[in-house]
This record gives sequence, structure tokens and C-alpha cells, in this order.
Amino acid sequence: MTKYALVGDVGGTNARLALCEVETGLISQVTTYSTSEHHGLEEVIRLFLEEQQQDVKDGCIAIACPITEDWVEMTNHDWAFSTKALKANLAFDHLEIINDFTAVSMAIPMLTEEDVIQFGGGAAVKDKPIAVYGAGTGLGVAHLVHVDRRWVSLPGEGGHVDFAPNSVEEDLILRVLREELGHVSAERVLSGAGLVNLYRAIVKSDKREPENLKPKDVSERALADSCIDCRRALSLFCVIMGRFGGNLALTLGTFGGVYIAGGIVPRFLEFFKASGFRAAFEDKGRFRDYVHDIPVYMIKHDQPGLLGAGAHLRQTLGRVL
Ligand SMILES: Nc1ncnc2c1ncn2[C@@H]1O[C@H](COP(=O)(O)OP(=O)(O)OP(=O)(O)O)[C@@H](O)[C@H]1O
Repeated sequence: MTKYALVGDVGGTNARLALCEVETGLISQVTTYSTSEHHGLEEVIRLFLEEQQQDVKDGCIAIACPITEDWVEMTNHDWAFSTKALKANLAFDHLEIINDFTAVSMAIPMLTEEDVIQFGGGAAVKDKPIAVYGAGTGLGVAHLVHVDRRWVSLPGEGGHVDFAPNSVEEDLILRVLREELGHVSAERVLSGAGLVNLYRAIVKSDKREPENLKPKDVSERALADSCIDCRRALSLFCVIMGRFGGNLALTLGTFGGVYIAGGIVPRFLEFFKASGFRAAFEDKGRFRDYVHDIPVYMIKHDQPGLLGAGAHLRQTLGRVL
């Protein structure tokens, strides 16, 4: 009989739950619940399991916040719970709560050629380290290394490293943002709000007054070619994505590839392809040759969080990915 586990991907707005076939990793019955319409994770899991009519005893839920102890509190929502209590209340044998980017990284070994778009470089080297990063509401980062015939995801808060400018234009941006924010992390430029920060800094460095724009306004005006500042901001966003990805590649020698996740880049794919992204990725001075062949892939699979939560759980249960 097919054995199923519960998998989940919980963000600030939506909680997605699904079944995962333990032997194959196949995801089915994907159901999305609005987090604002429910009191907590246990409530939506119960609703989901009542629908399924399956004897589910194992689960893995990816969630958008740092996971450091039993008590889990979401960053952008008021859901909070004890993992131990949740496992006991659901009468599960096994329940893991993992960070959402840990899940995205664990999905990578499961992806096929159809799930990605390559941006330059050669072929990925099997079992070499992998980096994944993604701009969305924030900037998520994770690394994946292959040790003792299993994949290990290295967590961290890599989105909060210092923004490292590498051109006169980027120096100007840093100066303006530092005056406003103090510490300028990479996330302050590589996220939805980051795109707006770039636009505002470009306008302010020219001693003009920026408009009150949303991230979507900046990318739409850039694509429509109706605002030169927005176009510069979007171009710079792509270049800084390249520099940041190149830094991840250098740090861990990611000859297994660098992957881009997150909801922002897919919204202007053609612009991204034609941008200075790859040149900036390789713009590493004496180490240009080192990163030259490292492939970059954008993940286009629509549920990498669920796929990765399933992969994480299956590996814990002793399956080989
Ligand atoms: N067309 C667009 N161009 C640029 N940024 C956009 C666009 N549409 C939305 N955004 C920004 O993208 C960010 C949301 O990113 P994303 O869609 O990856 O969701 P998330 O909140 O990070 O993830 P989840 O869906 O798991 O909660 C927001 O900052 C939003 O303002």
C-alpha cells in the first residue's frame, strides 16, 4: 500500500499543504489555506487531513522564519506553536519543522531539466556544493553539500550580509541608503522593498524627490520603458543579483551550480536574460576564471518548498535522494 506523509510550505500569506509519496517523493493534493483566515498551523493541518482519508503519521513543514528551538514564531504572521505539542496533538510518529529556504535547497536534487532555466556557465559537477538564493519579500539563502551519500542543507541568514557595491553607481546607492538605514544588507537591495530602495536611491542621488512606488510599479514602469529611473533600478537589481550569486559561488566553490528561487525574478524573465546579470556574476577580478563555468539556474518548478519538504523528510526516513 502506498505510504503518504504530510508536507507543507507556510509563508506570511499562504499555507500550502500536500501529501508526499514516501517511496517516490511525488507530491499530490496540494491545498492552499489563507493564513489570515485560520488560527494556526494545527487547525489547517486538521482540515487538510480530514479531507484526505489517509493514515498519515509523518510530516515535514517548511516555514518562513528561523528555526532554532521547539517554539516556532512566524516572522510575518502571528502563528506560533511548539513543535513537540503539535506532533503530540496530531499523534504523529515524526514531525519536522524546517526553514523555507532549507526546503527549497532540498528540492534541488529532485529537479529535472524542465524545472529550471540556465543562465550561462557549463555543466554542473555532480555532488559538488550548490548555493540557492531567492529574492521575494526578503532574501533567502542556503547551501547544499553532499556528505556521506546524503545531501545536507546548510542554513544561515545570508540575506543579511553587507551589501558589497562594486561600481561607482553602486557606491552612490550605498551612500544614500546608509544615510537612511545605517547598516545596508544585501536584502535591502535584493527583495521587493529592495527594488524600491534602488529606485529611491537613484533618484535621490540625483537630488530629486522619489515618488511613492511599490515594487510592482518599479518593474512594470521599467518593462514599459516609461520611467528611466525604474529601468536603471531594475537593471541594477539584476547586476547586484549577479554579484551576490558570484559571491556565494566563490564562498563555497559551488561547482554543483547556483540556483535562483523566489517570486521576483520570474516576473521579468526576458529583461533578466538580457541584463548584466551573468557579466556581474563573473566579475570577480583574478577569480573570473574560477566562476566562469559555474552554471546558474532559475527554478521554475511551482512548488519547490513542498518538493523540498518531502525530500527532507524522505531522507530522514532513510530514503536516498
Ligand atoms: N511585478 C513585480 N515586480 C517586482 N516585485 C514584485 C512584483 N510583484 C510582487 N512583487 C514583490 O515581491 C515580493 C513577494 O515575493 P514572493 O512572491 O516571492 O512572495 P514571498 O512572500 O516572498 O513568498 P510566499 O509566497 O511563500 O509568502 C513583495 O515584496 C512584492 O511587493
